[in-house]
This record gives sequence, C-alpha cells and structure tokens, in this order.
Amino acid sequence: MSKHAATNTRSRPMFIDEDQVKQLLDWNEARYAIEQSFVSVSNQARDPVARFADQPVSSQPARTFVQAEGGVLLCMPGFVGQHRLASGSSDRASTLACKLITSFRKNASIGLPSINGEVFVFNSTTGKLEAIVEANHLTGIRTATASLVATDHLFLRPARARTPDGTVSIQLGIVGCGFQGMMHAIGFVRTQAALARVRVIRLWNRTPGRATQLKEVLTEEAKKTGSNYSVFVCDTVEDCCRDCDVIVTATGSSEPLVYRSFLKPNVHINAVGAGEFHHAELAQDVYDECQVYIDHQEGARKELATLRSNIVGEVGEVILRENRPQEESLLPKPGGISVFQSLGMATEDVTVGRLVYEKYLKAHSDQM
Ligand SMILES: NC(=O)C1=CN([C@@H]2O[C@H](COP(=O)(O)OP(=O)(O)OC[C@H]3O[C@@H](n4cnc5c(N)ncnc54)[C@H](O)[C@@H]3O)[C@@H](O)[C@H]2O)C=CC1
Ligand SMILES: O=C(O)C1=NCCCC1
Repeated sequence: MSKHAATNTRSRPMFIDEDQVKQLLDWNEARYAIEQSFVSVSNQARDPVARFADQPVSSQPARTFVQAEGGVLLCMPGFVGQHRLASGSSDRASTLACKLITSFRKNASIGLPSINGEVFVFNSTTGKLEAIVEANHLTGIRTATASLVATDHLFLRPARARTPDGTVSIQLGIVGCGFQGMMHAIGFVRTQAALARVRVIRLWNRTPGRATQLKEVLTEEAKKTGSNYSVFVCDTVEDCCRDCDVIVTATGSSEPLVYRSFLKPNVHINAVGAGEFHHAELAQDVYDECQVYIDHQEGARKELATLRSNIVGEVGEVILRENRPQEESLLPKPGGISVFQSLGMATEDVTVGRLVYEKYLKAHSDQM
C-alpha cells in the first residue's frame, strides 16, 4: 500500500460516562454554552448582511424520529461554528456533533430512565469521531439550562432591571416531578446567585409519591446550598401554579394540564414536556393570551405546526438584540404571560457536549 494511502488506525474515541459527566458539568458553565447555542441558531437565521461577525453560527436540520415498538429514536445532528467555550474567554471553537437519543415511556416501570442517549463529538476539521458522551444527565442539565436561559432573558432580567437593588425572588411551580422536573428545580436552586432567589417551590405530579420524593431531594439541596426556600407538594395542578412567577411543565401528558385561570397575570412558563405533540400541556386559553418564544424556527415549523398562538421568535434573537438599541426589542410585553416552548435542539447538545469533552481533556491532560 502507498505510504500516502489514507488509514483509519487512530485510537478509539474517548468514552465519557454518566458519572464523569455529572462531575464535569457545572450549571453556570452550561448556561453559557446554551446561550452560545441559542445565539448561534438565531445569528445563522439572519440575513447574511445582518449577521454578527463576533457571534457564533450554526447548522442543524430538523431532527428525525424513528418509531420503534416501545418508543422513538431521535437523530439530532448539528454544527456550531466559532463558539466561545467559556464566558469571558476569547478562545473560539467549532464543533460538529450528533446526539442519538431514545424516548421509551414505559421504562419507568422497570426502573430505567425514559430518555437514554449519547452525544457523538467529531473533530470539525477531519470529521473523525473523538468522543462519545453519555447523554442522560447531559440532556437533563441542557434542557433545564435552556429553560433557565429563556427565563432569565425573557422574564428575570427585565424584572431585575425594575428593582432598585437589581435582585428578584420567585415562587417556582414544577408540574411533573420526573427527571426533567427534578433537574429544572435543582437548576433554579443552583443558579440563584446569578438569576433569582427562590423563596417557594410548589410541586405537582400525577403520582403524588414522586412529588414527595422530589421534596426530599430539594430539602437536602437547600442544606447543601445554604438556601432558604419552602417546598410544598400540591394535590392539584391549579394549586401548584397558584401565585407562581415561574412554572415548568415537564410531563408526558397529551392533555392540557395548565389553564389560564390557574395563573397570575404576570408569569413565565417553560413548557418542556412532549406528549403526542409538543404543546399539549398548556390549554388553548393560555396560548390565546400569551407570547410564545421558541428555541429554533426550523424545528418549530415541523414540530409546532398545529400550535395556534402568537409565536414572537427565537430566544437567541432576543439575546442578540439585547443592548443593541438600533434593533427593535423582542422582549415580552411587561405584565403578561410568556411561554418558552422548549423543543430541544441539536446545537444545545453540540455546545454542552463540547464543554464536557474539553473539561474531560483538561482533567486528564496528565494521562494523554
Ligand atoms: N424539550 C426538551 O428539550 C426535552 C423534553 N423532554 C420531555 O420532557 C418530558 C419529561 O421527561 P422526563 O422527565 O425525562 O421523563 P420521566 O419519565 O422522568 O417523567 C415523566 C413525567 O411525566 C409525568 N406524566 C406522564 N404522563 C402523564 C400524564 N398523562 N399526565 C400527567 N403527567 C404525566 C410523569 O408522572 C412524570 O412526572 C417528556 O415529555 C420528554 O419527552 C425530555 C428531554 C428534553
Ligand atoms: O431534545 C431532546 O433531547 C429531546 N426532546 C424531546 C424528547 C426526547 C429528547
């Protein structure tokens, strides 16, 4: 064989397991990675002449779904170009990755997570697979962080700007206390210093025992983080939502759970769960009144095609327009209902997968 023939003898890709992901992934670093992901999608969607050269760009098709007997396999490929790996750093990277993830609803009855997956991180110059990152915990953190970022930019920043000391405190409602519900509650608690003090957490789950379990987790979390919030397990969704400033819905329900009459006039909702379709958890009377924000237009065209509401735009576009007075703000009208309709997108897994991989390389640099 010619000595110039291409070979494929490189060592195996790194495998970064669930425990390592848990050790490596930090909420505030993930928040920055998710902001980069949001911004990359909206910067890319702009007219080329209006794109910001100092902001990342991206490429991601709408994801594909393969229906199997017990559930569904999602294929989520994406590329983020010229993203910053850490806040305040001038270092930029480009990342190509693909998440393969399954959602098998009945797994809970046999003690397995319903969502299982991996992120495959490729070298963006050569296309070689470099790392496989377990994506259960990663999906939990990145999905909750997407809600944190949306809540911050759509609701908390404007609220903080209206207070004399620039701080706010919230009452948080969690409708659905499965894995995502838990990760969202923990995410809000762990990022209090940057976003908002959490003074009350109200929990509802179809099976009340799960809400009680989450209450125990959050009570431990309060001790660990030195937080001072009260946690209530609620008998009804209405009771859970009552007086809440921020609500997370993270269930597999295909029927509406949250109605307009349950809500304060000024509330932000992160609608995360996907039943048969992705906007089942909120009743039409909520959608009739609220302003909806999405993670990406391309995905929404396919997965929110039947949603009847006022879709204002992408969260990334809201972020891009912040502090740019020459651009019309996309912020929600103050005093109303805003909804982040979270589909989940590949670029989130791209930037968060890369963050985990970089941190893994740094932690193991003496062994390389
Ligand atoms: N937007 C995004 O990026 C992502 C969305 N998801 C979605 O979030 C939801 C929750 O996922 P996980 O917490 O991982 O699942 P999980 O299996 O840990 O929890 C499911 C939760 O849904 C509740 N539930 C199921 N059917 C219900 C019904 N008919 N009425 C009321 N509650 C019901 C369960 O009681 C449980 O609290 C799922 O719909 C999943 O597809 C998951 C990952 C990412
Ligand atoms: O974005 C994701 O990851 C998921 N979204 C919907 C449900 C499965 C996982």
